[in-house]
Amino acid sequence: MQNKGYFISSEGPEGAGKTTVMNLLGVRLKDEGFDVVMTREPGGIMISEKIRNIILDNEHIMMDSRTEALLYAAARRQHLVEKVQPALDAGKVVICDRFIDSSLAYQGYARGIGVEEILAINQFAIGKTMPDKTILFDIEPKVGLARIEAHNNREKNRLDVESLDFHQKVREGYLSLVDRYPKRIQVVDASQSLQIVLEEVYNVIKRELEIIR
Ligand SMILES: Nc1ncnc2c1ncn2[C@@H]1O[C@H](COP(=O)(O)OP(=O)(O)OP(=O)(O)O)[C@@H](O)[C@H]1O
Ligand SMILES: Cc1cn([C@H]2C[C@H](O)[C@@H](COP(=O)(O)O)O2)c(=O)[nH]c1=O
Repeated sequence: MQNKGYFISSEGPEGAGKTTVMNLLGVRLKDEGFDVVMTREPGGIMISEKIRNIILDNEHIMMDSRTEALLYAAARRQHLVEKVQPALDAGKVVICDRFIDSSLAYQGYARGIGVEEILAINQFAIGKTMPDKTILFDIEPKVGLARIEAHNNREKNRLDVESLDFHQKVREGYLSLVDRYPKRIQVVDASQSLQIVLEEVYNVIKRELEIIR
């Protein structure tokens, strides 16, 4: 089914600035009169937040990679039917912190399960609903992880504490997705100042929203 709203996802390695920038973008779009729904994955609604806790809990070191991939897909399915799709059907702008590309980059590429296999289980989970535009916050994993160390008070989760080699594969995985989805994925150099990154993201999204409005 064709969306009436507009679906934006943000993607990238840990500490790239996705949450900070997209929150600022959301505020700006709301000020301009857009009806915006901010959400995140895994999570965004009660069932998916519970699944998030299971996936990211540091105690669950024995979790099998395919179990992990299925849990992300299950959380995505419930979030989509309960929150994202109804908002799109109502004509809203949905800004989602991470979506399917996270699974393709982390589970498909970095965990080594394979992008095609992860795509297949996610197609089962989400049907035809894909983001209209995805902003890929590209950054050296070392820089992103250092930002988290320096600024965030949040506890490091089970994925944060993976090796630097894993996080480098995540970045490579993301960059390989740009070739697969060149129209949808827009890469932004997230190592720049917050102000510049925000302006670049705003300009991309504003241009898209003007086209559909
Ligand atoms: N362009 C920037 N330059 C320097 N610091 C930044 C920039 N953008 C965000 N930060 C800081 O980096 C930290 C991580 O940012 P943020 O939580 O937005 O990243 P994220 O991509 O959402 O991370 P994660 O995926 O791990 O949740 C925050 O303390 C934030 O203030
Ligand atoms: C949606 C999704 C997420 N992940 C990973 C990426 C991060 O390490 C965590 C989510 O936490 P954050 O606060 O957004 O950084 O989960 C993943 O591996 N696969 C996915 O599909």
